[in-house]
Amino acid sequence: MATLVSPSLLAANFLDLQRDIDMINRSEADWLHLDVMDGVFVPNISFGFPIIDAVSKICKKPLDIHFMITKPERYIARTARTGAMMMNVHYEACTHLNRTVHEIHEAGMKAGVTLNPSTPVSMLEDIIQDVDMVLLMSVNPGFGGQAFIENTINKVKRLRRMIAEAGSKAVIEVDGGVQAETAPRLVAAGVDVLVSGSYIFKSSNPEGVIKSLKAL
Ligand SMILES: O=C(CO)[C@@H](O)[C@H](O)COP(=O)(O)O
Ligand SMILES: [Fe+2]
Repeated sequence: MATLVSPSLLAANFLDLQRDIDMINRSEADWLHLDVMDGVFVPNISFGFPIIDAVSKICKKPLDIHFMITKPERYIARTARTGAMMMNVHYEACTHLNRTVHEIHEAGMKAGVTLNPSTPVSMLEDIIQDVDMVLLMSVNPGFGGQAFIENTINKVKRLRRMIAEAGSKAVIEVDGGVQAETAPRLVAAGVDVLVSGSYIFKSSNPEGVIKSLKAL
């Protein structure tokens, strides 16, 4: 499978989202990654449904929403109404993950399960058959522009083995500190989808950066 790229809107210019989404639409990006933070699950607050609804009206790429909130199951129906393709919930934020994954599917979306850097991939052994994607955080969630946590490479390799052994169709996405030096190593380790915020949006040639990530 060719590498997919999901630019993270958190690093965009919030005073000119139209311009940045036009760029995403023109680019080779596969998805658009949206980070929702509640100030409880993570020590930061980002944006919520008013922004997602507005973005969904102009963005031609499927929306990949990353919920960094407690009890994300409260917002499954609301998320489906945005037209999102993928709803990612944190393993650490869900008490009944199996039920939540099935409710996401019943609402017509793909289900992604996200792991914090310190959560072992083995915690997903009994849900891996049911999920469409595992999102490995390669930074502690809450902020863009942080340094990549090196242990993620080992986690990707372990997860790749687990997915193969289970015969699961889950794809692997990595999020945090993805840039020129870390992206090729992640792809070599078995990552399918690269999320990248600062590296893309702070560049003078964001479309070119997306193209270079796609080429990996
Ligand atoms: O979920 C998060 C942060 O919590 C990410 O999606 C960031 O937005 C990635 O930003 P960079 O590390 O690529 O700057
Ligand atoms: Fe994210």
